[in-house]
Amino acid sequence: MAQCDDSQSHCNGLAVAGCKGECVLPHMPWFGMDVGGTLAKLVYFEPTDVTEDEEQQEVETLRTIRRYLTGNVAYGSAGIRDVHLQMEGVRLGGRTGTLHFIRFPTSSMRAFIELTKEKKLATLADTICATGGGAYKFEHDFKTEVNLTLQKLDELNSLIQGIHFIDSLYLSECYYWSHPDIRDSEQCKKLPFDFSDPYPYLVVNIGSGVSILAVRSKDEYQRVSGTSLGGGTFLGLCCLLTGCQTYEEAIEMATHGDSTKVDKLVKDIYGGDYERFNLPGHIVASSFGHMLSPEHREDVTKCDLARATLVTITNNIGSIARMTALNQGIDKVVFVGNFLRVNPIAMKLLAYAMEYWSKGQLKALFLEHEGYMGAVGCLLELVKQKLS
Ligand SMILES: Nc1ncnc2c1ncn2[C@@H]1O[C@H](COP(=O)(O)OP(=O)(O)O)[C@@H](O)[C@H]1O
Ligand SMILES: CC(C)(COP(=O)(O)O)[C@@H](O)C(=O)NCCC(=O)O
Repeated sequence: MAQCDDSQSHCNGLAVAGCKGECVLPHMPWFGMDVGGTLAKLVYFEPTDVTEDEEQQEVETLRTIRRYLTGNVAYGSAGIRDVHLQMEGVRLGGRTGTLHFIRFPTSSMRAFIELTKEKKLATLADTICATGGGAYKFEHDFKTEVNLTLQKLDELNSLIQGIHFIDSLYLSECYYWSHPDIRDSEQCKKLPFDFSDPYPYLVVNIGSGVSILAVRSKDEYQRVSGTSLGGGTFLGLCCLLTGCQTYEEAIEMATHGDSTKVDKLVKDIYGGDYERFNLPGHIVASSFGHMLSPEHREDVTKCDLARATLVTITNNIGSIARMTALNQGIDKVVFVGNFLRVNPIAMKLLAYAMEYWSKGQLKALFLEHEGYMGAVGCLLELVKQKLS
């Protein structure tokens, strides 16, 4: 690969687009960052095709950052690298490398800014690409604290670009749940879905809140709906009702709970099915409907309340997604966002709701890298811009 000896270009000795030497590639390190309402997501591309010459010329700061990110699975008290999502042998901007997926709470953004200061990131780049609301909210802090300019990219555009890129890389990225009836877990299986002919499809991004997009081609999409009752609502209500402290704890409690002790079902009202309108007895007639009675309140556990909160929020999202799909004449619904992280209960509920209420017309689809699509889209844009 071409080497650059242009000392003014800050290209770290790697070939960099736009500098005066023979450069053809953008600055390292390559990051995409999505700073959401709850979690900040960072996707880092580690080149693995580094030649000996390059390695020798790699500046100390870049080496330190690379080793720090790839040599740890936890950063500070709250940052986590999702090692199970790591993707090897990825071709990006003419290079081959590994994609690393890192997340930390947005509430720790100050600590992250401190870290970029400590690791001297600003000596390697003067701009980083960022998406999500935090790209706006923390723009000033990055500028004043570490003299880094955030190039703000639209989160929904990044999301769509990220979905298409990741799906094109990995054969089993997209999957669905077959026989998703939660009452019969034996039958329910996670199976790969061929998403190579995706259009049109609906994306339901379940983050802190929920955004719903209709995607009709690579560049043609609209935000068609949304709801403020999202992942943040689930976690917020769970903390209030159960005293849990973390998302993982909330999910663990929900796994062991029974929502039918909290929710009033059709059979609790009808004594069985409501046959005339085809409402089976087992479906929820009134979320939290049992909680108006003191006897029922005495009978419920915190786990039951966590489960009912999960079921309530999920079913509401499922219902809005279904109506939106119908409205838009779309039959594939892709659910993404970190609300689905370690959350098979919600995924199966969504799959069941889509299938059952549409009489098999709608298909609920999921992606392995569910919460990282925006950050991936952001990384792509960085590389695209630098190469153009
Ligand atoms: N470790 C975690 N901490 C907090 N929330 C989490 C965690 N893992 C999953 N979640 C869920 O994911 C949601 C945030 O999803 P995400 O797609 O990252 O949205 P945002 O971009 O708004 O931060 C939370 O509201 C919560 O329901
Ligand atoms: C404002 C948001 C796009 C922010 O994205 P998030 O951080 O929740 O992923 C999203 O929370 C949202 O679309 N909320 C729902 C607003 C509504 O349609 O009622």
